[in-house]
Amino acid sequence: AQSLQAELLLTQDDLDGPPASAPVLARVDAGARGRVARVVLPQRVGSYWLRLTTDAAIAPGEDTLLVLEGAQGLGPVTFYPPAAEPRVVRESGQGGSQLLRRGWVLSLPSGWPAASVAYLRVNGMTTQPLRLRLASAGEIAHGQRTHARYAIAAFTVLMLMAVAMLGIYVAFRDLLYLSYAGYLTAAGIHALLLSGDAGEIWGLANLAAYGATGNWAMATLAVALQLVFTWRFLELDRLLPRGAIAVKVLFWAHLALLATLLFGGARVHGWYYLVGNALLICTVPVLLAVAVLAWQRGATYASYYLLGWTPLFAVAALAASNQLGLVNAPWAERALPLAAVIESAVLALALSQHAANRHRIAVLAQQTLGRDPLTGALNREALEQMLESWHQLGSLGARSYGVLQLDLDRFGEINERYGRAVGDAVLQQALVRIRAVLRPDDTIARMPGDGFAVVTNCPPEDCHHLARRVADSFALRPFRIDGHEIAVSVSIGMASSQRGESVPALLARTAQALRSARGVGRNTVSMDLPGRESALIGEARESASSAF
Ligand SMILES: Nc1nc2c(ncn2[C@@H]2O[C@H](COP(=O)(O)OP(=O)(O)OP(=O)(O)O)[C@@H](O)[C@H]2O)c(=O)[nH]1
Repeated sequence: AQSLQAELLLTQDDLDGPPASAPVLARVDAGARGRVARVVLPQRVGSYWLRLTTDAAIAPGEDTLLVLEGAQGLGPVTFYPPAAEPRVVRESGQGGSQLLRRGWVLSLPSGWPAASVAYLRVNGMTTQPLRLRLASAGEIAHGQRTHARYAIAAFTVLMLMAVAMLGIYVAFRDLLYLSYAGYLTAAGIHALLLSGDAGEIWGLANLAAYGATGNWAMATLAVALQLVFTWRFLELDRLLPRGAIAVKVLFWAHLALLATLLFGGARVHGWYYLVGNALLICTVPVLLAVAVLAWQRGATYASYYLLGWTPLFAVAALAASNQLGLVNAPWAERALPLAAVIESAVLALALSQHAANRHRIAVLAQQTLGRDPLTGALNREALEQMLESWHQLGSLGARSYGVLQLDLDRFGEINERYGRAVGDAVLQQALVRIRAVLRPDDTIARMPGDGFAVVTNCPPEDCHHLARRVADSFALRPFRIDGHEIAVSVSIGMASSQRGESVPALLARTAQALRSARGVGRNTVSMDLPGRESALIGEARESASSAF
């Protein structure tokens, strides 16, 4: 196997061809296949010359390519193969390899004899070390496939999480979830465009055709949405008003930048990259600072935010330092999608918990809001809401529901005679008695004062039997409370639901029936029959209610 030696030459600028002799600034050995030689280029504007030699001849027809990577910002390189015409090699990203989107693939001439010399001329200025290695076309293609699979897997995970967040948004209609779903989508598309594999995904190939415009637009949009998300998620308006202002200013700056790009297109490319990165460099410390401050001030979810973002910031900083040639961590760039997936997973988990808590609070509020504190039964509002939703579903008219309104007779006297606490106990026991007569799926609610209402699914004739059984369960057996034996009777008005009838109309008919029952006397059941006068069922048992 060949081993490649590269020497960086110190030359004058503006040489037309390879220098005949020049001092060697640096010498690296790519060694055996798969080993990478790093050449750190001196920081100056002009051209660099590299002298390349192999230690073993490349046989005719042998599949060996020289790969140059890492020199972002350099233009095309000129390759001077031994004993052949020089040729200009463009960056492989332009219609070539995706893996090497910042590199060049030079096919070495067949029959390059050992120790014969090739030259490379690299123009421009770069802060990054140039990486050289020998590889076969098969190895390069394999690397590309692995890279594409990795990038598409990361993209798929981000999109699935975005869909989940969108689902939570639809349930709660909170900008918090929508901004995160948007961020995940924009960040996922940006990462895929950056990896050069967007063409693999249906619908994204068009965006990839916009080149840098599409890519930068997605990056700027992702940062803007992340700012909205941070502002809501860390409760900045409440906990950190000044931080909230800073985040909002940065959001509008990103939006303005995005608008410039969308209207300016390629005309603004010259400065967009610089301004975009400068804005990003301002944004990252602000986000970190507000997260730490919000965490100190007790923002519920700030720890998740820090947990998710810290590894991503660390890997991003490493990747940037690698690009600047400050550290040798080529893996940092490859680890970026993984760190982004971890960040998204941590925050998606936090948001799911946020949504679940919110749901629990809403259910709890509903439960306590809709209940009468004394008896624990539904209150009047909850009952009306329930009937209203049945009405809207059409089930109130489709099936026959009986609504009973009950009023304890002379309850005021019980309060006066035994005290309000005993009155309360009577109300609690009254509920138990009513419930004992009903079926499990009948609904019972406490009405204001000393009243109850029952909704039961039964035909009218069965309903009045039920009403009578309820009245009898009071009249035939006194209540025993604190050693007192208290006779209590009820008056009941009832009506059956009619097709198309509104809830207030149904309740008004029941109330009217109750009034006629009370008008007749105590311990009476009165039924409202549509189109007829209220019918009285059963006889008044005045004596039962007054026999204390
Ligand atoms: N102990 C107790 N009393 C209550 C409560 N809510 C209302 N009351 C009392 O219930 C009584 C309701 O009286 P009314 O329904 O107007 O009349 P009544 O005394 O039952 O007489 P009739 O219904 O005409 O037979 C009032 O004395 C209220 O003070 C409560 O939560 N606990």
